[in-house]
Amino acid sequence: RQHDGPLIKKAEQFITASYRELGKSEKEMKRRLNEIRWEVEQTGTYSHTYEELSYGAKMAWRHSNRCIGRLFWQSLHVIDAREAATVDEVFSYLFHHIEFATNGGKIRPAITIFRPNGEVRIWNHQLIRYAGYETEEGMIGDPSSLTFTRACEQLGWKGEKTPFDVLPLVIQVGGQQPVWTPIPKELVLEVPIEHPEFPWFRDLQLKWYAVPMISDMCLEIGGISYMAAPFNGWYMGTEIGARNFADDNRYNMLPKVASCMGLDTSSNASLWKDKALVELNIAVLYSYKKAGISIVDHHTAARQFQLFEQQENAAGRHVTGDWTWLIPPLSPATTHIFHRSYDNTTMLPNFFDQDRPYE
Ligand code: HEM
Ligand SMILES: N=C(Nc1cccc(CNC[C@@H]2CCCN2)c1)c1cccs1
Repeated sequence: RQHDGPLIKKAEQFITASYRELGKSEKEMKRRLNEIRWEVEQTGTYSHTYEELSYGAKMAWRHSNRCIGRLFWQSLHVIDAREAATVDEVFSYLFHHIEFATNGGKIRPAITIFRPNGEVRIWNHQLIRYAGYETEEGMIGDPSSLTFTRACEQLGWKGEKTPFDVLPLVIQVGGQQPVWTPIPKELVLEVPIEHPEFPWFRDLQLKWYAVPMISDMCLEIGGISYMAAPFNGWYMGTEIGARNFADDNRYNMLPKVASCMGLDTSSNASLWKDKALVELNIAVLYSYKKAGISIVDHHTAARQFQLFEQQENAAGRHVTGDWTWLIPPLSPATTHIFHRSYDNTTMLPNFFDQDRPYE
């Protein structure tokens, strides 16, 4: 498929950059370029070698301007799932990804890459996420899952209406009708949230899933669009403690935490929201560590990102970033990121938002 700019130009750009970084000879690069030109002439597209696919995925992570976790870009595990042609084979690769990435809590950053150009689509935003429901008694679960939960119910899925119903996997193969399947419970590792000093914290009955696995972005490498390429890392604590549990249009826990702490929630100036926020984030980091599940605090993550900046400069590469996403939502000015600016230019290969197949 040709889109925004001839395919061959994007292929040449990618092969030239990646083969140089991989230390391949000019001879080998030219031979490969001719091979691709021929394939594009004959078929209108071309296929990546596993090495091109693997290194392209790592470059895409390195170019993800909104990602604070890029120091480890070279250690990404790349799983080639382009042979998967049926619904069962795709589900099997997705269950394998969940198992491989979770690794009993010692999370391994990984990406599973299915065949390109929309032959496989994944409807989920993340492979594991909680359902959201609008009921007469109000919201149950994760409000950000409202529309996808409705789509799942239309396909025949029924949730138990708890605040933490794990949604089913929903995929489309070969442009066929969407198919869903529940995720086997033994594959879903979750963390009960408790606090090192406040025993009442567990009575809030909060939990969260161990592994964030983004499954709705498009990976573009050398002009080829891999629209189903789920990838995971580990969480930064603030994602859960300062957004998923704290946002008033998510689980909206700050008022409850503050009242359990006995804070004066009648005046902003008591900074009750800030005190509750810090304790919520302490609880998240404490609980993941206690459960032996990989997680990083925002101070350590910022330091690692600074090492990434230094490493890239040492390699003679220009660092790009999106300041508005790179600063953590808790205590941003305590990190170096807040105090400098970033060039938000889009480099290729990269990950892109794409239209939802439902909605
Ligand atoms: C290894 C641990 C990792 C950590 C701690 C981490 C951390 C983060 C955080 C905190 C965000 C912002 C998310 C938000 O505010 O909603 C983010 C964004 C992002 N990360 Fe990472 N990341 C990691 C690994 C990865 C990996 C393995 C990939 C891909 C191969 C990746 C690609 C991205 C992309 C594409 C975004 C932007 C998402 C968007 O635009 O919606 N990250 N990362
Ligand atoms: N730690 C992670 N967090 C992350 C990364 C990319 C995207 C997201 C989800 N971002 C969307 C949410 C919902 C609105 C604002 N944030 C989370 C990772 C997920 C997958 C690899 S790392």
